[in-house]
This record gives sequence, structure tokens and C-alpha cells, in this order.
Amino acid sequence: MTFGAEDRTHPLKRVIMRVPGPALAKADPTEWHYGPQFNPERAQRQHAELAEIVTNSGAEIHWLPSDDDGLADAMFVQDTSFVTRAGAVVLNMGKALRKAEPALHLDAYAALGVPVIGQLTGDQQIESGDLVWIDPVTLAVGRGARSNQQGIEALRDILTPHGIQVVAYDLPYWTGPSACLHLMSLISPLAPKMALIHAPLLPYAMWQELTKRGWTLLHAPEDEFTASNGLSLNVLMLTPKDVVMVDGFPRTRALMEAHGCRVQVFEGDALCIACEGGPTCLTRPVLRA
Ligand SMILES: NC(=O)NCCC[C@H](N)C(=O)O
Repeated sequence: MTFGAEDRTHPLKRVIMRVPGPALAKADPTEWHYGPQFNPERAQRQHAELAEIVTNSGAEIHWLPSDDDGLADAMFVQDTSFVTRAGAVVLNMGKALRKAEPALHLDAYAALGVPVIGQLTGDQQIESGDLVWIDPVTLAVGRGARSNQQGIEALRDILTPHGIQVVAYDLPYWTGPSACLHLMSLISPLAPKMALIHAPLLPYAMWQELTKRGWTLLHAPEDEFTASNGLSLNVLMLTPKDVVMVDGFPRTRALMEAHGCRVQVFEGDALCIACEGGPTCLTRPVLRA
């Protein structure tokens, strides 16, 4: 099977997803840091809406089993691994409640025939929501509550032999360690050199690097970012300038449309706003080609 999702010039062809299922239905919202809109039944329907958009785009979904395993956040498949042309890297979660998720991804890659070129363990922590491909051989990592220096060094050891450079940027404190702030909470690539950003929290050096490389950086409306708990900015690129976002943020949508994007929306209050993860977090690209 072909694999590798680091090159954003290509459309999404294969992706891993997991339905919310019984694990989310039984989750205690206080324990999981889910917000007042938390509603597992609505979340299940909203997830199906997103899956339909992904399928209609032509991408094939590989479903992780959604067992009664207590792993409510495992639907946020983006965070637990990532896939390069050399193979998959399986990560080690920063959030304690998510520690058992990597086993699900190891099983998926075995089933898909994707080799695993490295796995983080022990005190090495990286969540893939903290990873952004600047180009196919340059991977940015946000060092913060979920991803640490030991994890960054482990990623360098795994990726350097494959010609991939890892560049680390520090994330801000924002509202503290219990909230979910990933690097991808602050930037969503819409095309190889275009992204939607929340500039006030984006690492300055990253903004500077992208600007130097000639990226077009669209500043997402701040009131919609705040009202959505950051989810207005969480936009999945299906193909360059063909994107998916949570419904209800018309000025963020209009900004992307004004820059040539086709924007599809789905209802995500119970799934995304409540559980702190949007369409990028709910999908783990395996192949762009
Ligand atoms: N990449 C992402 O931003 N993922 C969202 C994960 C949300 C989940 N409730 C978490 O706290 O890990």
C-alpha cells in the first residue's frame, strides 16, 4: 500500500477515523475537560456528517474499532501518530487519559501494511496536533503542554535518517495545562503555502519563517476564535483550497472564500466545540497523492 501525507500539493486519499461510540457516550465531561455543549448522541451524528464529507471528497476511510474501551478522546486520531513517505511514527500522548491510544494506531498500521519507523516511549511526549509540515522535508513542532523536549529529540532521531528536519517552536501558556492548546490550534494549512492563523498566540519565529518563505497567512477573526474556543480556526484541507470547517463562523469562512477556497461545513457544537477538537483532529491522513 502507498502512504505518506506530508506533501500538501496532493489531495487527501486515505485517512484513519474513529466514531465517538460508547467510549464518548460514557465519558464524564468534567474528567475529560469537555464543555457545556457536550452531548454524545449529537456528537455521533455530527461525526457522521464529517465522515460523509470526507468520503464524498474521494478519500478512503480506515475505521479504528470504536470499542467500549474508555478512550473518549481516541476519536481525535490526528494526535496519536503521523505518516511520512518512509512510514508511520506512533507517538506517546501528553494527556494522561490518552496514554492507551497508541496501541490502536499500531494495530491500524499493521492492518494497512504501513511500516512503523519509530515509536515514542517513556518520558518522550509528542501529540501530532503539535506538528505542522512546513514543506515535505521540514516538520514544525510546538513545545508545550502536550509535547516536550524529550519527544522532540526522539522525533529528530527517527526522522533525520529519512531526510526530514524537525524545527521546534515554543507554545504559550494560554489558559494553562488542562486546556487543549496544540500548535494546530493556532494554524491550519489551506494549501502548500497558505494558512489560516491566530497570530496573537502563534510562535513569532514560526510566523517569521513562514513569511520569509512567502506563505499567505490569513488572520482569522479573533471574536470567532474566542467564541468557538479556538475551533473556528481548525480547518481540514482535503485538496489545496478545498477545505472543511465547523459551521457557525461566517467571517472566518468568508475570509477563506475571498482567498479562493471552497469551504464545506458541518455542525460541530457537541463534537468539536465541546470536546476541544475540530476536523483536523478527527482525521489522521495516511496518504496524500
Ligand atoms: N489536535 C487537536 O487539537 N486535537 C484535539 C484533542 C482534544 C482532546 N479532548 C484532548 O484534550 O486531547
